[in-house]
Amino acid sequence: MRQAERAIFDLRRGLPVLVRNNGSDTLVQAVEGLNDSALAALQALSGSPACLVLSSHRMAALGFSEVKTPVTLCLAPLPDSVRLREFAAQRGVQLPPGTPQAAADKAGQATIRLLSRAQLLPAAVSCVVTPAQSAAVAAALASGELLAVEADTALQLCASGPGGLSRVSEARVPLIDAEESRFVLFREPDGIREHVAIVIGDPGAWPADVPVRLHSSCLTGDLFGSLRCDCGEQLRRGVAAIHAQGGGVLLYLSQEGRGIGLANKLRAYGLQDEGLDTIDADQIIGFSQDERDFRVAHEMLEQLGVSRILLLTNNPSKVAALQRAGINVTARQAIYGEVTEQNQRYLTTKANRHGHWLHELLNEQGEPASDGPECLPAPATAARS
Ligand SMILES: Nc1nc2c(ncn2[C@@H]2O[C@H](COP(=O)(O)OP(=O)(O)OP(=O)(O)O)[C@@H](O)[C@H]2O)c(=O)[nH]1
Ligand SMILES: [Zn+2]
Repeated sequence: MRQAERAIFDLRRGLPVLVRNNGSDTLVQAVEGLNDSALAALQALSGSPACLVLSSHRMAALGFSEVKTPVTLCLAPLPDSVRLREFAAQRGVQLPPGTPQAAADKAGQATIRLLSRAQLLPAAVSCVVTPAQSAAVAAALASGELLAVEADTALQLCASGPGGLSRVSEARVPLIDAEESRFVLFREPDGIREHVAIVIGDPGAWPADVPVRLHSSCLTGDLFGSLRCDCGEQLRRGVAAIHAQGGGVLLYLSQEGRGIGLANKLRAYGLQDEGLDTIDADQIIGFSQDERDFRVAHEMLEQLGVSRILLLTNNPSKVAALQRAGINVTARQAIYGEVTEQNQRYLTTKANRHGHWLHELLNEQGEPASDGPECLPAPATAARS
């Protein structure tokens, strides 16, 4: 496993990684940050021409919506690194007619997973190592210059979800809206991401249905009050609402940009400024409409001993994800920010395309939106306590 985790760091540094699958070796490198000399070096070391591996979402953005898995494209002649980046993430680009396309093999699939986990653009160049170059590749591995990872191991790392979160440290942190608060920090086993549970009030005196909010990080909104979204207000109102209801937990999840990371979120903002909505913009750069995995939230709640909750959210996927994991979500309560000229389109897209319960907030009659708890039917699969 550690090799897969190290591979994530090498890819982020712009280094190649060797992906092994059933005796076949492929050198891969992120398209993000790639330059022409690195591309030439990769091809020279492998002894074969580079192909481009793209995610299914990027393929959909390029007009191939039937594609459901990562794809390997062998472009001839191979474009330079600038053009490769355009194929990876630019709007309005078309693949040359007749470009051969093949479902990416396990090595390609593993590469796309590693890149997504690394919060890089999900696009890579890949070169199969020829027998003539295997000694040179072995030497690069032996010297520690190059790292090898098994495709299966990489796929497992990314598919198994976090698992085994460790509770690392905690402290009392009085907040302006909830003076009796503790910050409890959890670290994922690969050491890459950390999440914080803000434990509000005295757990011994919490309501039976513990008020809980899962809040995905949004640097722009939470910290700087960006007007492009509603996150900052939801965060502060979430803390205040939990405090007002007798205490509970706010999970501050390291899932910037719905899991695509800040670099990609800023790329997506650029595309939104050109007229795309938040979902289409993410697809242009190769991502699904929501890359978050809420299993981490379930694990934090479990470690905090919380199993029966009132969830503060407008997002049906959060309710479903927790229920699937076995948390008893007995009710959900709306949590709104202000609708502004700048965030109205974003909120409307969330309501219309992502299915968020925001229609009441966005109604045109100007009726005040209700914010009391609303009971949820018991899911068939979740055990009720
Ligand atoms: N990719 C992308 N992410 C965005 C954009 N605007 C906001 N975000 C992210 O969206 C996430 C919103 O998180 P939450 O408020 O917890 O989630 P939500 O899905 O809106 O659900 P509720 O707020 O619980 O109703 C944060 O990670 C933000 O960084 C955007 O335009 N593109
Ligand atoms: Zn935001």
